[in-house]
Amino acid sequence: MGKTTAEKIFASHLVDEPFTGTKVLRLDVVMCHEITTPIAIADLVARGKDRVFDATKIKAVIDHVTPSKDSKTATQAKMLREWARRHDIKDFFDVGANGVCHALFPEKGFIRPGYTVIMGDSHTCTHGAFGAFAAGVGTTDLEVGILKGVCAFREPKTIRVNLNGTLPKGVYAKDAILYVIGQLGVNGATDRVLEFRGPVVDAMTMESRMTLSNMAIEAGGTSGICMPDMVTVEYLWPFIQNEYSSKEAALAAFSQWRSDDDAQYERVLDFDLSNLEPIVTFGYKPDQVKPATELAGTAVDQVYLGSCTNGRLEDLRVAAEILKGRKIAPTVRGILSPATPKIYQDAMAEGIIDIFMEAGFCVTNPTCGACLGMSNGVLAEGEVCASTTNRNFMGRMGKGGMVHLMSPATSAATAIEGKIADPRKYL
Ligand SMILES: CC(C)[C@H](C(=O)O)[C@@H](O)C(=O)O
Ligand code: SF4
Repeated sequence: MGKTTAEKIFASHLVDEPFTGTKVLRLDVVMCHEITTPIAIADLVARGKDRVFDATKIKAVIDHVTPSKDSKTATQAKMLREWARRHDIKDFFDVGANGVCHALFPEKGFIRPGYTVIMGDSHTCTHGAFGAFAAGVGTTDLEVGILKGVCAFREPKTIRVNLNGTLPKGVYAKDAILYVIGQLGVNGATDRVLEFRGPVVDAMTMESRMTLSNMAIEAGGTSGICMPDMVTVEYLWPFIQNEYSSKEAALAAFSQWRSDDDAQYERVLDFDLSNLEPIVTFGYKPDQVKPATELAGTAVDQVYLGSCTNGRLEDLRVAAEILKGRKIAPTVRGILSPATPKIYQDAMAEGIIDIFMEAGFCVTNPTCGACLGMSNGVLAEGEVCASTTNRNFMGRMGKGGMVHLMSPATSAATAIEGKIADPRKYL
C-alpha cells in the first residue's frame, strides 16, 4: 500500500514508539521566536539543562514585537538574544535582519522536502508548503526539541484537498484557503494533515502555497502539505545547487517525498475553484466567510497588509497593481508591513513601496506587530480592520476590534474605497 507524504516523513524520522500510535521523530529544524522560546529557555535553565541538541539545526528570530515596544518585550528579546549567543546559534536574526518567522526562514532556504520542523508557534504549518511535516508545539515539546532534537506526535491521518480548475482573475491563494476553511469548518481538520493537491496548487508559486499551508491550522490541521515539484526546486535552487548536479536530479530526490498514487486518505475533498470569487470573513472565526460582493460597502477604519500569510513580495505586487496612481480613502489608515527585509528591499527596488506611500499607506519595518494586536497598528475599541492576516478572533488586533480577513487584492481595493470592495473592478 502506498504512503502519504506525512507517512513517509514519519517512517523515515522514527526513533521510538513508546506507546502504540505515539511516534518520536528526529527533528531537522527547531525554529524559535521571542514570545514562546524564552519560557522554554527559563525552564531549561531552572532545571540545569541549558543546552541545545545541535546549534546548526536551531533557527531563531525576534519577530513578533520588534523593535521592542516596552520593557516586557525588550526582556523577551534579550532572553532569546543571549541564549542564541551563549549556544552559538548562527542563524539568529535580530533587529535589522529580522522578519516574520514563517516568511524569513523559508526565504533563507532552511526548509526542504521531507523535513520535520517544529516551533512554538501555531502557524508553523506554513512550511508544509515545501513537502515537509511542520507543526506548532507547546512549551514542553519545544524544550525537548531544543534539548534532544526529537518530538513525539500521534501520527496524523491525512485529508486530501483537491483544488481543481483554475483560479479566475482577481482570485488568489488566500481566497482559496478561506473558501476551503469555510467548507471544512474551524475544527474540520483537527489533528489531521491537510494535503493540498490538484491543478490549482500545481500552478501556484511557493509564496502562494505558503499562504495555503499557513492557514491549515485555522481548520485545526496539524500541518498543511503541498507536493514538492519543479516549483519547489526552482525556489530552493540557490541553496541546493551545490548538492545536486542538476535541477532534474533535485526533482528526482524531492519526488521521493510526494504521496504515492495509491496512498490511503481519511477523506478526499474535491473543490472546483474555476468560479470562485474573492472571499472575506465576516465574524470572529475564520470559517465565517462570504463572497466579497456580499460584504461590499462594510466600512473599515484600517487596512493592514502583511504577516506570515500575505506579507510576501507577490502579495505586495498584486496590491500595488491596484493602488498604483490611486489614493486610499481619507477615512482609512493603510499599514503595510513587508514580512522580511529582503521583501522590503525588493519592493523598494520595484517601486512598490513608492506606490504604497503615494497612495497614503504607512510602511513599517518587518514584524508581526499588528497581526496579533501588539504593535504598529493596534485597533481601538469598536474599530474595524481589513487584513491580509490569518486570524479574525475577537480582539485579535486590539481589544474590542473587529477583523475581516481577505486577500491583498481585496484589501487594496478596500483601502481605496474605505469599505470592503471587490478587487476585480480594479484589475
Ligand atoms: C505568539 C504565538 C505563540 C502565536 C501563535 O502561536 O500563533 C502568534 O504567532 C499568533 O499568530 O497568534
Ligand atoms: S504574522 Fe501573525 S500569525 Fe504569523 S506568526 Fe506573526 S503573529 Fe502569528
